[in-house]
Amino acid sequence: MIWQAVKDSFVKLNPRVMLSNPVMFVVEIMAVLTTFFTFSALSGAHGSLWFNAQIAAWLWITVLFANFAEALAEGRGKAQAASLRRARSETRAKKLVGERVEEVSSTRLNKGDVVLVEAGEVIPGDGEVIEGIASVDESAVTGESAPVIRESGGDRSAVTGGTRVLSDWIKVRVTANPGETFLDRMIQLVEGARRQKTPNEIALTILLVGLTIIFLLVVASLEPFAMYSGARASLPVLAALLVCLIPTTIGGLLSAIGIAGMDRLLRRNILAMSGRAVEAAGDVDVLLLDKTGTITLGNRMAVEFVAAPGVTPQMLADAAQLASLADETPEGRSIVVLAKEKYNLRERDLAGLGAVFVPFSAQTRMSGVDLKEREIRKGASDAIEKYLAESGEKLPPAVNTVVEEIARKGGTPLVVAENRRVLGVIYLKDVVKGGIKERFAQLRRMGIKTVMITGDNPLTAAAIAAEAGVDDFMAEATPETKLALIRRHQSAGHLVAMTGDGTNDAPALAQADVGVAMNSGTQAAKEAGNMVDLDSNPTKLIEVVETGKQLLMTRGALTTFSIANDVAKYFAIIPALFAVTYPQLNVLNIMGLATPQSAILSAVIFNALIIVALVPLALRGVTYRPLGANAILRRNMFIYGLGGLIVPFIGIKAIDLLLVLLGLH
Ligand SMILES: Nc1ncnc2c1ncn2[C@@H]1O[C@H](COP(=O)(O)OP(=O)(O)OP(=O)(O)O)[C@@H](O)[C@H]1O
Ligand SMILES: [K+]
Ligand SMILES: [Mg+2]
Repeated sequence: MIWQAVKDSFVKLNPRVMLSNPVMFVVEIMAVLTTFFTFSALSGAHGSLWFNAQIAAWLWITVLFANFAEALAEGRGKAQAASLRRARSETRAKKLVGERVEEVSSTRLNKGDVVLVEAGEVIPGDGEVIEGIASVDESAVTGESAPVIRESGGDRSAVTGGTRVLSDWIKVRVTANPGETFLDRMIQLVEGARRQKTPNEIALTILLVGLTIIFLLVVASLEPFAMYSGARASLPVLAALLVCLIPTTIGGLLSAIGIAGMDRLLRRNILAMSGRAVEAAGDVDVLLLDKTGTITLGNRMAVEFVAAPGVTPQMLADAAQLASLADETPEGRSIVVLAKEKYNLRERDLAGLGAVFVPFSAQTRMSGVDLKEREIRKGASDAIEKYLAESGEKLPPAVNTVVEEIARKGGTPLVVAENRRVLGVIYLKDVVKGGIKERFAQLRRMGIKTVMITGDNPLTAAAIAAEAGVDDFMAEATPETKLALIRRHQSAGHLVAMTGDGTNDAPALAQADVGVAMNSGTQAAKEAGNMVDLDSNPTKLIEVVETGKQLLMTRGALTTFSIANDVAKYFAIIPALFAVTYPQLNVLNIMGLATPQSAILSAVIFNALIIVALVPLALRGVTYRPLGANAILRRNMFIYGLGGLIVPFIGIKAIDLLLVLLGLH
């Protein structure tokens, strides 16, 4: 990998590539000019060939070191891309054309095609499960060997091309054209092929360009001044002076820091679609999570039928099953199964009954079926209440009590009504994910407020919120209210992160500053967010925030170091330049460097070496501690500001001594 990075450092010398890094581009120009000067007839007049050649060499090395830092940061992603490419290899697909199955190559599948994937087969493309349920091995993408369940209807319907079905079968509607799949995008991302500068990086680059222009003017104005005093400096000396004064340390490491940040996330199995999101994560102070599938395990299963007074449990189960036969959500399927298990109710042929199915939607929070003489609805109690109110009906008090009892236990009550008469309640049970409370406590210590948003009723929400330990919750939410909540927080000046998995979370994921979609979620959610958590673990946001903070801190620390550093180099070079003409300036020569030439050479060498010396820090990031922002700032100013001032004095002196010892000056 290091060897590859060395080779890439030379490839990156291409001026068109260098142009994206203005500070290093200036260094490259100086290297070219110095080289030209050294080997042209001009050089005879000024200075020695040996000295000029050394300056030229070290300027080139400075550029190469900066390129090396970037290439090394990219290298880790490239290795990962290679293994992802293997998962993307071509497979056979069973395309469904009407009733027929047609064998085609996976590369010829387009958006909208439907394929059948059976046990043992590789899923030929990204898509949404439209029928069936299967366990899937996603280790090719996630590196995680435990199989996951993928099923139609619910929030676990997205499948990724290149993963393998282990048991059962699924029908998948393809959602990505060849070349635009999740794996393709992942490969581009880890390779950094589509990396764009973030707003923060652009702002910093502008600052660095500003400093570069100022020093360019300073150095240019030295020339007439030096001419007047008779101590005329040669081009290589001026080039050396300029390169030492402009912020080359941060200029050389800036892009490596950004790439390394995204890479650190990737190694934690989080795919960041943009560097901007990683930066925003560093400042997030509100986290919104949806409940089902994010805070809870997400398979809300029917466990009990509680009939209303004067209704038998069989009647309730019968109506509930009828209303769920065509309901492809996991909740709907579990109701059909429970009715079969408890009351031996067999599935009936809906088409034969002339039934019209009313599918579940996040807006109505209700679903059902219309038969010739029966209109059955099931849904959230407030939704059914509204539905009943249309014909002047109300929820019976006894049913209300049951609803509250189930909700207090953290369950989801679904009220069933037939022909506007309430038959009873279905108890849907879900389980809060293990260890989640401690993780939320950790988020609180980091200064992040957690808010759970759910379509469920307030009592259920309160029970789950208490069990999971979130700071706040919002119940009976629709996609619109989720979105509005985020906007409200944002306009109050907060930076909002959102994790979710459902299609109804998609608008909110898109609006959030950091939108983390669960890999297990729907295709819509994954496309809306700017990060995907391959492990589908909502508390991973802790790692996302840590990485974001670490990225911002590392950049700040190295910028401080770089600028402090340049100040110190000033003291090494200026006295050396003018010491002969103005002996008074010798008071500035506190380093006591051997000769003016060795002083200049030492400063240039130090300037180049400090870049490689800081590569490990740039790639690893400074150590993150959960301290307040001010404390961190003070600490970093102290360490990197003071360090940046002191280190060059020691470093340049040491190099000067070494040069004298080796007789190189
Ligand atoms: N298949 C269904 N048929 C009828 N009603 C349903 C069905 N599934 C869920 N509901 C009701 O709709 C409400 C909202 O469900 P939904 O899955 O949209 O919640 P959500 O907004 O995603 O929130 P969360 O995922 O956090 O629970 C549920 O609380 C439940 O009362
Ligand atoms: K510099
Ligand atoms: Mg949901």
